[in-house]
Amino acid sequence: MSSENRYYGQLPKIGIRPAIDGRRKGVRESLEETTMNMATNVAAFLSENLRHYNGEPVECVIADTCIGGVAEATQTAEKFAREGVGVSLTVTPCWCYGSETMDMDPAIPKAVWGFNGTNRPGAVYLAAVLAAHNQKGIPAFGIYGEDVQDIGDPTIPDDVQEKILRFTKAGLAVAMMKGKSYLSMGSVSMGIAGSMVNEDFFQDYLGMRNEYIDMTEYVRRLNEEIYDKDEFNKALKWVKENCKEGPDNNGEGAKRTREQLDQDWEVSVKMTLIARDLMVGNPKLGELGYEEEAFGHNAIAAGFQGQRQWTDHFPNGDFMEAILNSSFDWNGIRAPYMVATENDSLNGVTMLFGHLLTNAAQLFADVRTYWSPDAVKRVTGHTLSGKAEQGIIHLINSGPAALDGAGEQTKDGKPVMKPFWEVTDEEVNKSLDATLWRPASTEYFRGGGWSSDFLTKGNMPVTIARINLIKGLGPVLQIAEGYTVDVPEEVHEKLDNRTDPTWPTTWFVPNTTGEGAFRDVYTVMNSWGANHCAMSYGHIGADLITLASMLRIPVNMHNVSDEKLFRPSTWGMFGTKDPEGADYRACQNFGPLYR
Ligand SMILES: C[C@H](O)[C@@H](O)[C@@H](O)C(=O)CO
Ligand SMILES: [Mn+2]
Repeated sequence: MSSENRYYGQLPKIGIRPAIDGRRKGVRESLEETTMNMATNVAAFLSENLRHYNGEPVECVIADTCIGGVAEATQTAEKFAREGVGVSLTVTPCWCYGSETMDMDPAIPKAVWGFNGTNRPGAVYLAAVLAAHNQKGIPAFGIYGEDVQDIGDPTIPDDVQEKILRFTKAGLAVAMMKGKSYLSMGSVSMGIAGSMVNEDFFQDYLGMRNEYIDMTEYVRRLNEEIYDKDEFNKALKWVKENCKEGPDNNGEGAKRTREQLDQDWEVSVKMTLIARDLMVGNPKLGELGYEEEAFGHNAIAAGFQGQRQWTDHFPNGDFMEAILNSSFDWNGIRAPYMVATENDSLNGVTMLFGHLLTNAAQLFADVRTYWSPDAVKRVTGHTLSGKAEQGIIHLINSGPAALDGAGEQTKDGKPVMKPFWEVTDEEVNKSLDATLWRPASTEYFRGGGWSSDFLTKGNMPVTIARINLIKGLGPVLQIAEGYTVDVPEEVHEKLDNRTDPTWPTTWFVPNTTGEGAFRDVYTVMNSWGANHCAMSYGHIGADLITLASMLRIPVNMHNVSDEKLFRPSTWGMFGTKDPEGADYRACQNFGPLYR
């Protein structure tokens, strides 16, 4: 792991609440050990299976005693507050007193695992406490294993494990965002609505702050050399040795001179240091006499406007965005930073969701073109087949696609995008080898720059997602699980050359269902709510849905099967036949988490 200076404050912990039947002289005593064991088992399971974005194992805090009534509930709440608990999980094998033992903090995501046993029945408590949560308007997730277990059985059944992990991962994402910043570097890019940063959304739905800098801050830091010069020299050397230049696609007369190109490299590298320092600070700046700058903006995500006021004059942000979003740089392998291009804050937040749920790098892309089988045939003579047979979607954008997106990391021989601590040096080298850095198209980017160009390997299970803001309704989330696909090289070349071939391409095919927005590939494209999407490795639609429900963001389209939907129990009270409609009603009823 590399040395880095990122510190967002204390990492949120998971609080485990063993609830118990408070009756002494027999009942409570007979259950104490079993109940506390349930808590310690769950804590061990979570710490073994969950890690934070920086690779640290997730810490659990267990209540000092079992919770038999309101006094112990309060002591536990106090302990959790002291310890920085951000997610609450109540576990119990027995009947307990619903409203007397429940966790009442409305801002902390919460779940109850009611052991499916018969002796001292857990499920009646689960039902009773969920009824109290529903009646009091403090949504909680209910976890009830499908198969009866014997009292004292320490195993956590698979179905329970899946739900506990889905809940805690999403809950930790909620807790991790809270109090952090989105740093807007510049303002609105080319009229893109996502870069009109909406403070109410960040504050009310995510519990986040908005920080802003004008892009002139980059000019100041460039001109006054407000960055770590040793690191700059190291970075530039690394770039010279590892970043392969690709062909210049600009016409004669539009090409930048070699001198300009070299200068563009230097500015691009400095911009990368500057953006990172702006986001998370850098103690080195303090040593240079810039104590204020050394702090940074506590930004867990950021966006760079770039186009056009910056890029019409200075090198574009492609290198900066691509490297920050990747799981490595000249300092080694490290957690990616979430940086949205065009300051599309809504895509930045979607990337943040994906990152906090998977700990892996994310791809930011334009959802640029739907290529129907007929159109591909007409243009290339090729008949699309296999997963691509219904057509393909061209995800492509300048810069911000993480180099992890080349698909050069593997697991069991298959391309994947992994959390940084699983990434190897060899995989870093392969990703760098698979990426060409191409002189930016000067038609678009008058100030030059270097664009990353790679082609994502096929057959990766991926999920694309996007938050959109709807006036009168608020945010909505759209999700499409699918696969990256390979197309024959000459077909890719032909299609890529019709747009900007200096940018990274991912050919994406959503899983279609024949219904609604997922009728076919074309309809998915046609239903996309904006020009961008964020792509995560893996089929994480169910995790995103759970997270969205915690934040009260309704999901307007997804292709996750019904049995994987996991939302607070009260969602079912808004209707069970049509979970999508119920989601809208529940989100509207409860309103944003922090308002
Ligand atoms: C160069 C162009 O302006 C692109 O940056 C543009 O097509 C977009 O990416 C729009 O999101
Ligand atoms: Mn774009």
